[in-house]
Amino acid sequence: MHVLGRQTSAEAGETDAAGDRLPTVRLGSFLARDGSEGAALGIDADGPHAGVVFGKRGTGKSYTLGVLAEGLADARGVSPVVVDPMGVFGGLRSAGGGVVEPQVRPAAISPAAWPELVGLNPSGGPGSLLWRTVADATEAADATDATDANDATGASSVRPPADDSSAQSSPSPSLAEIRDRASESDAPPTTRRAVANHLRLAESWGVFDASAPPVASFAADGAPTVLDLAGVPEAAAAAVVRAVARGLYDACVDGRLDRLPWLLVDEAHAFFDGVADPALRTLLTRGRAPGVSLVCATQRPSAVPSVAVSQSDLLIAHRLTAERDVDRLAEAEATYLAGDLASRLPTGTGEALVVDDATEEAHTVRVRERRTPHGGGSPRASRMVGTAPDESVDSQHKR
Ligand SMILES: Nc1ncnc2c1ncn2[C@@H]1O[C@H](COP(=O)(O)OP(=O)(O)OP(=O)(O)O)[C@@H](O)[C@H]1O
Repeated sequence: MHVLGRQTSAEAGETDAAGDRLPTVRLGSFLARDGSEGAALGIDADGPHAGVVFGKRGTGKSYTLGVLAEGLADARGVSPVVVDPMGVFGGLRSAGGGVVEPQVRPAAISPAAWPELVGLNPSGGPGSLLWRTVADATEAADATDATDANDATGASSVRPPADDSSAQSSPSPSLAEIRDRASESDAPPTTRRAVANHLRLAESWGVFDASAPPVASFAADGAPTVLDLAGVPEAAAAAVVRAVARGLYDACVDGRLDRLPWLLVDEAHAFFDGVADPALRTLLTRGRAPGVSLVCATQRPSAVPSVAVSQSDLLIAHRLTAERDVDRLAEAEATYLAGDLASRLPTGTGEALVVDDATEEAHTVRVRERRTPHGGGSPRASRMVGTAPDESVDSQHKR
């Protein structure tokens, strides 16, 4: 099998020192110009990667992301975590996966990001009160935890104030505690009320819980974890993605994971425009060193930053037509190939052009069929129950 992302001939031998097959995800087959299928094609899962999956609506992006998640679930030493904004990955349950309505600790979002998260200007009165209050409440929760630990051990320790990088598994204040603290501040009553109202809004999203399990638990075993964000407000979903991306990164940096996590983000354009953006950029630019992979799927390549393309060593492009989206491919072109990638984009559903940074080659492929059910796809009147001519209500009336 040809393996994308695997560079050396020793690696291409596909076994490690112990003679075991290197972890590989089966993607599909080469597709010849006459439409015939050729040799099998896989993606390397032995090392960490950054990738993008592009394609206009209905061309198979989510399906391809599901193929990756299935393959990763089968591969040794890795753990897929899927961000599912449309609720289409529930079928991964049959690959042993768990679908969770994700909850994260308030302290998993840094104090500086809280004003933007709830729609407050960080330099305005309410924004800066919220920023300060989250910082103080997080520090107090940390200090309480340290005192409890010291009481138990007799040792003394001083912890730095929590930010995104230290807060994934440390104690967190609840939103109610942050709200109470803000109401007790000496800020003007209108400022305090504004903060309380915005925190109530954040509470209503249902994604914050001071005792939520650490993010690392999503990648504790090889079964896919699907973070079901269908129906979750945009800002809340962005908070979850930020906390999860950062949490997986920190867990890898600290050596707390037994597997290399792969974060697969569907509808990724939605997350590069809000509080999740810095965490996703961290994974793109620095994620591979500690071992985190990120794959972003989007129907709007022009709405993801160019760093998503320039940092990716794997590009899978289904059909694209909008000029600005096709232009994103040109950025990859400069790096990989003389020749016009856009003119090589296949047109069939499930067909894609893949560009492999490791070998600097582009191939046309047919993505394999999924073995677990796919929840996406465009609704078709002709596929609705009861609309076959002999079953439809109309035809029964006419009988
Ligand atoms: N590799 C494939 N093999 C077989 N069928 C496929 C393949 N890829 C896609 N399909 C079919 O195409 C439909 C649309 O695919 P998918 O839901 O992934 O589209 P999408 O590009 O993610 O669209 P949207 O932007 O609307 O989410 C799927 O429901 C499936 O029936």
